Amino acid sequence: MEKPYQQVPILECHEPLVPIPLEKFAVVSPHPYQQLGAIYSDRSPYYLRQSVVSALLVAQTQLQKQYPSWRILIFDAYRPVAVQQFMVDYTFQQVACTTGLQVSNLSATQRQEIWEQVYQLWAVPSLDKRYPPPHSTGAAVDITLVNSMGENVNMGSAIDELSERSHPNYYVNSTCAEAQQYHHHRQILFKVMHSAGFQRHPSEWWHFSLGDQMWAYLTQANFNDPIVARYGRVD
Ligand SMILES: C[C@@H](N)C(=O)N[C@H](C)C(=O)O
Ligand SMILES: [Zn+2]
Repeated sequence: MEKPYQQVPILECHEPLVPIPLEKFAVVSPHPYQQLGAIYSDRSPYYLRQSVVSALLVAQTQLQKQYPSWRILIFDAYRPVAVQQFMVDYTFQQVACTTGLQVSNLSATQRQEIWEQVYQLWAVPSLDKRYPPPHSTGAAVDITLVNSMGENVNMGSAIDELSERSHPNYYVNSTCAEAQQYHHHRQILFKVMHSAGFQRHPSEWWHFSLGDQMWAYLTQANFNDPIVARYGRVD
């Protein structure tokens, strides 16, 4: 089913995909999806559109004004549609497995229920140019933070966790000091990314984008002004 942000028109600007200067950031290595067997062929997950790389550097500079030796940790960036397909299929299997069900024995209703869960987290791997998966545009990035010791800053849930805890405001009303810290950490990440022009996925604390349909939709929602996306699918 089409999501509201997918109705945003795309006016492709043809800005190139460029490598992320990984030496300036922290990086999850090996790459999590390559480790699961995703094939990138002649592509690399460590690419983004040129202005998105620039904005990510601005966000890290902002972060380091407050926390001088913290860095942004890159989990994932550019994702070909074939990899998006691989990940939704992988997640389908995982969900079936954790529910104790065998994929070959699933009823149509069970399949549909599992797909609904998968698509709560993942975008549909559509090849229709009007509905590109966000990461296939080179404008979306999944990130977290590392502290001065190089340790992951605790956000209270793992990236790609299929649960309520992935919601950015999951811990907002918590009275427990530890949970309040998680929310505080998510806010540090959000504020530096937002100050650099990114929008955050409404259901995922780690997913940010700039210039794609979701970004345009969320920006428009804030300013009540029709905005188009400037980045469509990269072929
Ligand atoms: C699941 C997560 N890594 C992600 O990227 N989600 C968005 C919505 C996507 O699939 O584009
Ligand atoms: Zn993402």
